[in-house]
Amino acid sequence: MLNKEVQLAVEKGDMLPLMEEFYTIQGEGFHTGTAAYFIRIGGCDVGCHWCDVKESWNAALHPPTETDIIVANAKKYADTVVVTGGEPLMWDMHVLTSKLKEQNLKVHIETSGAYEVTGSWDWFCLSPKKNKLPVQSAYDIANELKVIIYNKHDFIFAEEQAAKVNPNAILFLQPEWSKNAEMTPLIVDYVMQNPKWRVSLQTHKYLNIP
Ligand SMILES: C[S@@+](CC[C@H](N)C(=O)[O-])C[C@H]1O[C@@H](n2cnc3c(N)ncnc32)[C@H](O)[C@@H]1O
Ligand SMILES: Nc1nc2[nH]cc(C(=O)O)c2c(=O)[nH]1
Ligand code: SF4
Ligand SMILES: [Mg+2]
Repeated sequence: MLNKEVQLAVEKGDMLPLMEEFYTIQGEGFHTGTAAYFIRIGGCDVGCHWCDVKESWNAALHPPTETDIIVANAKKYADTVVVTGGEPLMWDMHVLTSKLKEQNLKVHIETSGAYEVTGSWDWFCLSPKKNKLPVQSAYDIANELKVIIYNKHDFIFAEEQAAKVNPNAILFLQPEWSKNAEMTPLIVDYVMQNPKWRVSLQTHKYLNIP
């Protein structure tokens, strides 16, 4: 395909900059412990200084890949696909999600919510970031709110975000990995004091799986 054609296909969401895809166990949040096929889309400009996948940020490093190929791979594995990144909502997700659903796959997303919501989602995990707050529609459709705790101020940020999300969203606090030892005890105390919250750990990092 010519460069221009690829560019157009990416704009339409027929192709996406694919960083990696892997079959693993969902490590975080509500669906922790369940098998899922992960699709990691490149590109993110939110700029979290503690991001654990900075290699994803530059979309140009990740080859534009046909959604048909991504879907054909995904359907060989689990019945659930998790679309993550990078920031997947930087791209038009309609084509990918409708093709995944045509194959009767359940489609989950991990997102900062900083961009307009596209695509159709069976589970929407919103992990808001201070640098670039979620759009209203992300708060409205979130099934879970997962706030990363890097320092004490993040508990205040978490409450601000909980006030904005729809009332059915399940609320999680997740320690930032490098501050794990310091923040996890604070999270434990906080959840006991404020039981509307739940603890989320990055369990895949303890299990040594992707
Ligand atoms: C790498 S992000 C990709 C999806 C999207 N950009 C987002 O931030 O939600 C996937 C999840 O990992 C979380 N995360 C990233 N770096 C982390 C870290 N160092 N410690 C704990 N969670 C982290 C994010 O908040 C998000 O919930
Ligand atoms: N096992 C596993 N679970 C995850 N949940 C969210 C992840 C992500 O990076 O979006 C992730 C990940 O990278 N691995
Ligand atoms: S929004 Fe997600 S991918 Fe982007 S920098 Fe933050 S944690 Fe990393
Ligand atoms: Mg991860």
